[in-house]
Amino acid sequence: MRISIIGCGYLGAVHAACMARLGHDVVGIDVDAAKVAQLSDGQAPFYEPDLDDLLTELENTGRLRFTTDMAAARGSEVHFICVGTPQKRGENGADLRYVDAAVEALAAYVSPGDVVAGKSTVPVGTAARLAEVITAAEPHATLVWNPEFLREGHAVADTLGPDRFVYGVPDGSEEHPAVAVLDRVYETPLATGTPRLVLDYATAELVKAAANSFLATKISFINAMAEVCEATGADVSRLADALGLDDRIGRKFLNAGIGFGGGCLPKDIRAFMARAGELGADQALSFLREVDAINMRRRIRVVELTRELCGGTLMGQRIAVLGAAFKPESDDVRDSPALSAAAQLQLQGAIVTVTDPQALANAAKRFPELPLEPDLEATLHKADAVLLLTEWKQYRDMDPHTVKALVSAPRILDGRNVLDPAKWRAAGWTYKGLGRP
Ligand SMILES: NC(=O)c1ccc[n+]([C@@H]2O[C@H](COP(=O)([O-])OP(=O)(O)OC[C@H]3O[C@@H](n4cnc5c(N)ncnc54)[C@H](O)[C@@H]3O)[C@@H](O)[C@H]2O)c1
Ligand SMILES: O=c1ccn([C@@H]2O[C@H](COP(=O)(O)OP(=O)(O)O[C@H]3O[C@H](CO)[C@@H](O)[C@H](O)[C@H]3O)[C@@H](O)[C@H]2O)c(=O)[nH]1
Repeated sequence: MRISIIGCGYLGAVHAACMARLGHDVVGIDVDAAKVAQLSDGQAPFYEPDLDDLLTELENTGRLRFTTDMAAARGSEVHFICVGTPQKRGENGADLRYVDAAVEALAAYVSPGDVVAGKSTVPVGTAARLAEVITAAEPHATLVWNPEFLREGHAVADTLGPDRFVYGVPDGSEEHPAVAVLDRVYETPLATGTPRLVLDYATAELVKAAANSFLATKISFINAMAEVCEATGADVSRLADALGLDDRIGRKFLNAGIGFGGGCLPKDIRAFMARAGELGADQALSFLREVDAINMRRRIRVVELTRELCGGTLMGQRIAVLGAAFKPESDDVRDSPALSAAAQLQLQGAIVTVTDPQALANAAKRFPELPLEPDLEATLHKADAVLLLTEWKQYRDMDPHTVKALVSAPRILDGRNVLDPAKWRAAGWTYKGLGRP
């Protein structure tokens, strides 16, 4: 099938490559000429495991190209909207200007029978509004909402083999002709038995908002337990292990630490609260305010614990921060807990050095005043305290004896609770976790 992808960022570039991998003829369209040039050269414009290999594999197939010209969408049967929906500046709500602009621009090139499939995360009610724009331009085209659930760091595998497909169609009916069109797009993963749910627009949009809210709530729940553990001397990691053995609860997404960040969970729960307010249902989501507050408190806690670790003051203390990305296996620093803690430590007088295997270029753009160091050993050199804030494998695998020889004082704050406290203490370290004795 001929497919266009509008917006080639973390979601769209992966979706474009994966659709070509499934055998479709794909054009990716983005307003960012630099990104289009890189993708056209077969290079991923960001770090995502397996994406570079996939782009290389597809380079000579002729099934994947990129352009800044929206007219290239003409002739595609399906058009995926993958542009950003960031948080509005100074407000909780989502900024829909990119989605609106993309749909407006695309509408001129839509033909009878085409399907425009929204993948961006949008407030409930957006699809119904955008459907009017599409049908005004082409009455025989259909807008569907097909939310995306991929995780960064696993984006290729998640796109090729998702847990489920959600199709939001105008009448919510399996018989809607757009359902068969999307089924052809996803024929290969559907053939493996991937569940596919056909829903109305509002329910489909809400699945995405509810899923991210649930994930955020699960993380803040265990981080709230970490606060109680800190007050009682209990161990939140062992608590999570025990809780997770109950099938109804499950161990996944129960890792306490510095909290959630990234380009999705924080802004999505805020946009959901804002939308509920507009709909007069704000009380229903007031718990998300608490979820957000618990999450932000974790970053402050890291600063407090570092001060304690350094004997009561941060002034002039050399702090090695391991991790800048919001999670491992990504170069994404949007709302990164590691970087916000590092910036706060610097503001309070510490001499901070941040390292990360992939995210330093993005970190430099967001926090130009933070000293960044690509080399792990150089970062650790003469440190008064080490903070593990993003759990990259190379940091989890560090040998406490080797690291001890590099630092000035053997003090470590394990912001993701991934190290073995007994092993580090046995090597002579003062170890602190979050919610762990
Ligand atoms: N990143 C993820 O893991 C992920 C997962 C699921 C859903 N989402 C949702 O997908 C959407 C995109 O997220 P992202 O992380 O890829 O953002 P991103 O900022 O990485 O990418 C957005 C891209 O859209 C482009 N763009 C903006 N306006 C455009 C226009 N008018 N025409 C063409 N291109 C345009 C930008 O240049 C950019 O390359 C958001 O709604 C996000 O919430 C993201
Ligand atoms: O037990 C956990 C699990 C995650 N995190 C943190 O939570 C954040 C988000 O992690 P994750 O959800 O794995 O990454 P994302 O790539 O942001 O993916 C989320 O956001 C995407 C965009 O909406 C959705 O598509 C995904 O389903 C959803 O998991 C990161 O900062 C993690 O460090 C924790 O602190 N504890």
